[in-house]
Amino acid sequence: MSTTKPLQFGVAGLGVMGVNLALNIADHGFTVAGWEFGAKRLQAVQADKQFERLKTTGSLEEFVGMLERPRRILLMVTAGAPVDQMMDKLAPLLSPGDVLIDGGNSWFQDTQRREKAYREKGLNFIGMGVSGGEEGARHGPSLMPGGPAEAYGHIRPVLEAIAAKTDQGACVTHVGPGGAGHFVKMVHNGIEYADMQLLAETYDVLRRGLGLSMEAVVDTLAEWNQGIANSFLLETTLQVLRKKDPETGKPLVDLVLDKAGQKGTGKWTVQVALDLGIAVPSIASALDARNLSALKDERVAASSRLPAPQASLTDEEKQHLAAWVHDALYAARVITYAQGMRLIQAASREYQWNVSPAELARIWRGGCIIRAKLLTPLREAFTQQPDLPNLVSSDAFAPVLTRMAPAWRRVVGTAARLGIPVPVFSSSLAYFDSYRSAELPQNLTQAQRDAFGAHTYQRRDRPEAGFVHSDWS
Ligand SMILES: NC(=O)C1=CN([C@@H]2O[C@H](COP(=O)(O)OP(=O)(O)OC[C@H]3O[C@@H](n4cnc5c(N)ncnc54)[C@H](OP(=O)(O)O)[C@@H]3O)[C@@H](O)[C@H]2O)C=CC1
Ligand SMILES: O=C(CO)[C@H](O)[C@H](O)COP(=O)(O)O
Repeated sequence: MSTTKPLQFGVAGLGVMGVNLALNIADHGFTVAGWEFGAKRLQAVQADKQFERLKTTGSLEEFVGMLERPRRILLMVTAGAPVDQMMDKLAPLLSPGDVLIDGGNSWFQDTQRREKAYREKGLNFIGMGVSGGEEGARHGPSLMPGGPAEAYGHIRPVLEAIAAKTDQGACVTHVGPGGAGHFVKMVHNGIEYADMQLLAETYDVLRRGLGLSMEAVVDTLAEWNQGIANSFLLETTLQVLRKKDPETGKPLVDLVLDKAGQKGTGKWTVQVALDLGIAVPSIASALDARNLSALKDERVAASSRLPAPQASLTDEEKQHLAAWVHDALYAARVITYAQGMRLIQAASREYQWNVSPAELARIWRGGCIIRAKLLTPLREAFTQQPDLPNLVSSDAFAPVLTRMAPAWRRVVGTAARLGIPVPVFSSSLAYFDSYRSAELPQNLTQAQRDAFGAHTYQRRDRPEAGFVHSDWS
């Protein structure tokens, strides 16, 4: 590679994601400059033959100077303060029209602020969600860029080249202006939390509830993965469950401490949903499941004081529980996507982003962590009706949810009887039942509010009277 000819693309931050995206970009015929902050990491990259196609440096001035104009730079550093620090260091080195892309999991309101600050300097800033983990970054991620449309035009050929491909095209689209891309990635992660928790509940009910061996659980899930429940996370679950610990020969998952960590995108999803008044109980329950899992010592202490119920499976349950769990998994997964899409639609209205849910279903179909077979009917539903209020009552999903609901109810009921927590199966079912109920007991809630706080209420029999107050004493 010539060192004098300007390079076509820069990647700043050569951690797990950055270095793999840089290689992916180079694989597609673009010349790539890499910058890395940490001396140890930079040395490791420079010493490794697989990275010799990248022109790497620890000097930001040299890095920026290597790039053709308008410069295209992907920032792939830890979200939060490091992004601001890097933007401050880069701004004086950049020229009007250059495009900086933040590919980390940044908070969307930070992205809005950063985009405005760069715009005022004549610079372009794109906030881009990246999904697919290390493997996706290397061989084809799903990309969710948001920001100025013109700036997207400059980076589009590179993003389309490196993104995963399906029969519906490259898994990248201009999601919308401002923080739209990072908002969508955040909700993607919220859905990811819920789907991961559903798979954990599936595993628990099959293994602890039904008493299946690990081999039988694997066989059952492998069969499901051939059908409508197929998803990347189910494949990953199978990969995890099949792994044996080389030291003990036991399933490695059994040796993993039952405390799940988190980096914040699931929490943000729930926080922003509360702000926008959108119910996302499946995502919130998954977040709470991780929070409760962290209380390991308390749970161990409580387990001896609070015994599990003395219950065993009926013959009918023994015979059918696995099939019921399959339906519950599919139905509850539909509910989590329905909640996520509704949240994105609400934010899109609030911030005037004009996000297309059908396009999101298309770009999530390949490369990303939440890719799943159900995204195909989901895309069709939103193509037919872009402003569909809720997938739950769509032509694509209402019949299947209705058909699966009896099995789903049996799973929740059986798990409750056995004392096995299934927070996402059950909160998704409650969401489904609330949404499909013409009548809810919130007449009582509203009457209570009026009784103690004179908050008024509307009469069903006299809607024209508007809000009225009664003396409830
Ligand atoms: N891992 C994954 O599966 C995914 C991660 N993401 C997001 O991508 C981003 C990067 O993640 P990942 O590659 O996994 O993380 P890594 O921890 O592997 O890499 C982080 C990079 O950021 C650099 N960095 C940290 N602080 C600073 C700073 N103050 N100034 C300059 N550089 C800094 C690190 O440099 P140093 O060498 O000094 O450590 C390193 O190069 C995060 O926002 C993450 O949430 C998005 C999708 C998937
Ligand atoms: O963005 C990602 C996948 O899409 C990252 O892997 C993220 O770290 C996952 O979230 P958490 O660490 O909170 O489980």
